[in-house]
Amino acid sequence: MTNQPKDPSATGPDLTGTVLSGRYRIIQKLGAGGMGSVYLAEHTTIRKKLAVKVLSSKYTARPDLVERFLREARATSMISQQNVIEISDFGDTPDGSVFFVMEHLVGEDLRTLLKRDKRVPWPRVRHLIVQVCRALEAAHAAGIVHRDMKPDNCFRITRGDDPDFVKVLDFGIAKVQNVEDDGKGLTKTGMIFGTANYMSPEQAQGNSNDLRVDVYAVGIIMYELLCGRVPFRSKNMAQTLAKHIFNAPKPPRERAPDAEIPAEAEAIVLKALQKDPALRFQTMTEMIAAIEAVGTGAAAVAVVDEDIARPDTSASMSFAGARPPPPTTAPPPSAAVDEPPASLVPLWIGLGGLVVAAGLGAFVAFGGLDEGEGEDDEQELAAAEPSEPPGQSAEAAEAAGVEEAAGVEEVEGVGAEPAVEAGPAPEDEAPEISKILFDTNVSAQVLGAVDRAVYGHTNDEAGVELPWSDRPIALILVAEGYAELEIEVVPNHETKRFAYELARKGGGGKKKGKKKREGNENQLPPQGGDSEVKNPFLNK
Ligand SMILES: Nc1ncnc2c1ncn2[C@@H]1O[C@H](COP(=O)(O)OP(=O)(O)OP(=O)(O)O)[C@@H](O)[C@H]1O
Repeated sequence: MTNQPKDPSATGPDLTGTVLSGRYRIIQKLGAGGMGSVYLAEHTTIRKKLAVKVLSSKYTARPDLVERFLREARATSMISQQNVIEISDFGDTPDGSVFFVMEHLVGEDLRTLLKRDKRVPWPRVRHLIVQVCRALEAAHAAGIVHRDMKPDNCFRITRGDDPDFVKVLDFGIAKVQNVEDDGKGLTKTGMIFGTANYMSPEQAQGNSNDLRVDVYAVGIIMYELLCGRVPFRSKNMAQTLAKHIFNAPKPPRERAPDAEIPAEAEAIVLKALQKDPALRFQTMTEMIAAIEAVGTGAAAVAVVDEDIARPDTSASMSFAGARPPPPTTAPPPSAAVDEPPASLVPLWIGLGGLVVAAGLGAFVAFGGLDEGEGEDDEQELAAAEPSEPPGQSAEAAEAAGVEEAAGVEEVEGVGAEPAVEAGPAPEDEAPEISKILFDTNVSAQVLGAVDRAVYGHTNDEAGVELPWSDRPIALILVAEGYAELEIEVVPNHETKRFAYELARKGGGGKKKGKKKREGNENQLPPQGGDSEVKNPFLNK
């Protein structure tokens, strides 16, 4: 995403023209995320342009969400480093919401760069990634683990002669050591947070984690920049997470043989992606040193060929037979996190009853079914575009008597959803799967709005499985030649059927489902089916 004004009709009243705290004049909306909107503002006295992030008014009645929103500001402002977005102030809006003020960035995030350039040559990757590492080095020194590093959270701006100056942002689910456990219910053991494509094996299992999750995520970002795609992607989040746990990444130079990736750079990526955190770089300082040493004649960093326990997929799946996770025995470096806090972006994973509650066994059931490097297909897609579902794993899972998993990251309701307990939650407390049947005028992929993970296809008789929820989940319907359609569904019935009409491209670009609340021009008449037919936007 570039930070050009977009989505002017996003959630919440438009504050354009308002003066916040008597000094921040709101000029225009720049965009909207899961928690609220970001505006361009000007300081009325010094006339400096700033960005103001305002919590969506629909969350202001929730003290826990207000707290989480402000935590992003607090955590970020604790880090003083030029590659970290600068937060300068916070306050209340006239309508009772909260906001924080940050430097205004003019540029684009690395997701946008990847979408346009597909992949990035090593010298440029080196320059970008070293800055990302420096930002995280400073965060870690302040006792903060980011935990949600991905290209979307790395902005490139022009500073001086450098068109690739990096700013790291979105510390929304950062862990602030010794500050988080405030007795207000923000900290819960065993929750899983982050974005599946960038999630370390220990995060994926809801285990204790520390700054080395950021090392892993930066390794994935490096891989993606160099190769044009992430090492592990899959039909659904459970499978993706399983691959992080069990599958070895295909080495970058095999993945992109013509990308002229130095062997030493490849070794850095593979070391950052070691399953065992003890085998990764232990600090960002170490990782920076290795990156800077590439091309100097220094030896490549050592990568250990890990003996990754894999499940026996020939037998029927049994959680009891699941092998233990990769060892995470090394003493955690500083900025350790023993208990992940409740997140702005909790990850939901469902399996029949619930994958996460069942623990590792569920991941074994899925990830273990894919042999090799974790390929779903060999098709090289544009960066960040998920592959077509392979079918193989799901079929094998079915054959093994295991229901297919589905995963969803919260978008609209971030933080408002009860996060799934990864460990001790008894199975009878686990949310169930809701099956969504989509009827559309053209077959379309159903993607998660946050990371574009593929959940399935419309017009598929089997439907798309989502974790049961009483709150809306944001999805995007994507079909070639048609404008992407953002929708929200509330998967709180065993089976639900929705009908949409996608508009041909050229007829107004990307549609926002949210706009359809009144006069839903995209929604076809009800199609019938084995459950009630509802406008998902009326479920809010
Ligand atoms: N400091 C900033 N300067 C300029 N534009 C910004 C700044 N921060 C955010 N934006 C713009 O505002 C949009 C919304 O940002 P926000 O952080 O709310 O969303 P997000 O990161 O997409 O979502 P989420 O909060 O769910 O992770 C971004 O896409 C970006 O274009």
